[in-house]
Amino acid sequence: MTTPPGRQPLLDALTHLGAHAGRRATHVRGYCAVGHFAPDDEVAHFADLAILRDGPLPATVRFSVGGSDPAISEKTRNLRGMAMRVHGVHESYDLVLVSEPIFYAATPVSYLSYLEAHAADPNTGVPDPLRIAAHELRHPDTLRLPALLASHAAPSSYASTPYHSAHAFLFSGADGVMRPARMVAEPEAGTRYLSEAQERQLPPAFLEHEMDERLLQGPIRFQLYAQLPAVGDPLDDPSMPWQGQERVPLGVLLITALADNSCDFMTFMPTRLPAGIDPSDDPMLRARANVYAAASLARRR
Ligand code: HEM
Repeated sequence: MTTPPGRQPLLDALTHLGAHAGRRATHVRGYCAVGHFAPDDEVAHFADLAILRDGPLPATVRFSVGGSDPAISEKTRNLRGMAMRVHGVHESYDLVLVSEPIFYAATPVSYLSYLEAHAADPNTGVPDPLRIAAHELRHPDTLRLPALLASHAAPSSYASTPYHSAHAFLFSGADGVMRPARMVAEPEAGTRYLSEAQERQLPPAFLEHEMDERLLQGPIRFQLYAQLPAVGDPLDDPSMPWQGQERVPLGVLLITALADNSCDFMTFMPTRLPAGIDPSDDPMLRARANVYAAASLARRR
C-alpha cells in the first residue's frame, strides 16, 4: 500500500501553483458575508444535534473562487467555494463546500500527483503535458471533476449554484444509529450559469457587485440538506458522485449582508463539527484537515 503524503507535501504542492504570502494557498479570491442559519423543525428526527436546538444561529460565510491567483477572473470555469461557520451557544460548526458534487481526487496520493503534474515546469514556465498524461494514466479518478467543470460555464452568481461537501459525515440519531450523509446547500434562486454572451462581455470581477445588488431585494437563501447514499455509494471517496436521491432538510441559511474582509483571517475547518456529527473514514478528509491547520499557521507567519 502507498503511504499517504503528510500535510507538508500537499501544502507545498498547492503553494507551488502560485500562492501569495499571507494569503490562502487556494480559494484566494473571495468575499465575506453574514447571515444566520435557521434549523428545520424536523431535524431532530434525523440527527440529535444540540447545536441546532437553540433556534436561528448567527453564521459567518466566505464565498470564493478556487485557485491561488487573487486576481483570477470570476468567469473561470473552476470551483466556487462557500465556507460557513454556524456559531452555536456552546460550539460551532464549519461547512466548507464547493460548487460541484465531487472533488479532484479519491486519495491524498492521487491529489498530490495531480497538483505536482499541474505545476509549472521550471524550464518552460508551463505544466509539462507528458507529466500530466503520465499522471492521468495512474490516477484516472482526477479526470472526473475537470470534465464536469468544463461541461458548463461558471455560475452567474454565488447565489445561483449549489454547494456540496463531497465528503460523507456521520450523523448520530436520537436512536443511537449513525447515518452517513453528504451535505448539500441548494440555492433558492436556482442553478444558473453564465450565458455565452455573459462569458464574453462581463468584466473579470462582477460577483461582489452582483451579490450587493441581489441583497437589496432581501436575504439570499440556501436550503441545507443531508444527502443519503444509495446502496453502493462510496463513503470514503469524494471524487465519486453519489446516486442517492434522498435528502433530509436540515435548515435554511440566510445571507443578509456582505461583510468586507472580516473573515479573511478565519480558518474554516472541515472537521470543526458539533456533537452529533463525526468525520467519516475518508482519507481525503483527514489529510485536508491537517493541511488547513498548517496552511492557516503559514499564512499568519
Ligand atoms: C486533501 C484535499 C484538500 C486540500 C489539501 C485542500 C487545501 C486547501 C487549503 C490549503 C485551503 C486554504 C485554507 C486556509 O488558508 O484557510 C483550502 C481552502 C478551501 N478548500 Fe480545500 N483542500 C482540499 C480539499 C477540499 C475539498 C474536498 C473541498 C470541498 C468539498 C475544499 C474546499 C475548499 C474551500 C471552499 C476553501 C476556501 C475556504 C475559505 O473560504 O476560507 N477543499 N483548501
